[in-house]
Amino acid sequence: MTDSAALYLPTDWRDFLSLTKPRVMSLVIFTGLCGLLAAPGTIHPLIGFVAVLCIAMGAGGAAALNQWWEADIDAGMKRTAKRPIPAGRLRRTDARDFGIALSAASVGLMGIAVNWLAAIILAVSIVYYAVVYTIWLKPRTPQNIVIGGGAGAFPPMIGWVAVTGHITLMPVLLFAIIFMWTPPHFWALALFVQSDYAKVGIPMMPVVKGEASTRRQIILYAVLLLPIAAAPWFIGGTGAVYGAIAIALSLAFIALAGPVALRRVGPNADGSDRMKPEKRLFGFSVLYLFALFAALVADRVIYGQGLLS
Ligand code: HEM
Ligand SMILES: CC(C)=CCC/C(C)=C/CC/C(C)=C/COP(=O)(O)OP(=O)(O)O
Repeated sequence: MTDSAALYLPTDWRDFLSLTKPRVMSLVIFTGLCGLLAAPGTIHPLIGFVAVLCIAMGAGGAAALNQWWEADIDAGMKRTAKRPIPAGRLRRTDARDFGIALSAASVGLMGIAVNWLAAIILAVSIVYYAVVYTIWLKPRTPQNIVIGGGAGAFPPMIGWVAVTGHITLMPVLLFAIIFMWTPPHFWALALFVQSDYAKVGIPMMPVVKGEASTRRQIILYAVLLLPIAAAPWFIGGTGAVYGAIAIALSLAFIALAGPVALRRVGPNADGSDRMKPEKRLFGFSVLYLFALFAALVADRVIYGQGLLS
């Protein structure tokens, strides 16, 4: 792929926006916002807004760096081939510079306007996603998303620390929830796009260990997620409203993961959608996290702790 200016300019701002993976990052930003709203203590609304903006900028910058690094891989997969770099709408170096600038600005602004612990955790999560996951783990091991998934688990902790200035058990539990949620979220999707990953040589779990093993691991993580999702209530960090919603959502998650785990998918003789249970589980995984973190904030509102000053 050439980097000729004549081929790429003028650049559309929408291509830069799409570099930030806005749809995926909407949930990252939402969990960060909920961490901030659920934390005990108060924060000025403007500072709170800046903190969430920094999480959005950092996540977007890291996503741009991910696409800068993976341009060739993205070009080889149907799902990603139309992204701005592989489609030839954006120079690779521009994506890199945009990613670095956005990431650096997010950390600097967080440190100056909010606090430096939140800025450090934000910096760690950017490096974790853009370097540890994207460059190091993803092309090497089928455990890539189990370990690398940690990157996406930081935002609620960042939101929380933006308010409190220190790490306690609650933000660690919020981290653990997303950490445990990521494998079933991603492997459900990987089961129906695995041919794409196999084509470009990315060792995702279904490609390396096979479908049966991936399905077993999906249910394992889904079951483990239940006590972890309910833990904030067990330790007295939330009220029963959150506890009840967390348990109900987690049971529904297990109920949808069960059929995925038990399936032995064969030829699609009846013409039905072969991967319907997997697609349903993936869709519900997104809803699950939105609802769980919304419940955390609702619980705070009901029991009257925290929230903006
Ligand atoms: C290493 C961990 C993860 C991997 C490999 C992963 C992978 C993916 C992939 C490949 C998609 C398909 C859609 C797309 O590419 O736009 C997707 C969708 C999505 N992911 Fe993840 N994900 C991970 C973690 C997370 C985290 C931590 C969050 C948020 C907290 C998240 C939120 C979402 C959302 C909201 C969608 C749906 C986007 C849409 O509707 O188009 N993911 N994920
Ligand atoms: C604050 C901060 C830095 C947050 C980072 C949040 C984070 C790590 C989210 C991960 C979500 C994501 C886009 C995974 C895609 O995996 P992939 O890149 O392997 O997917 P692809 O195949 O679509 O490129």
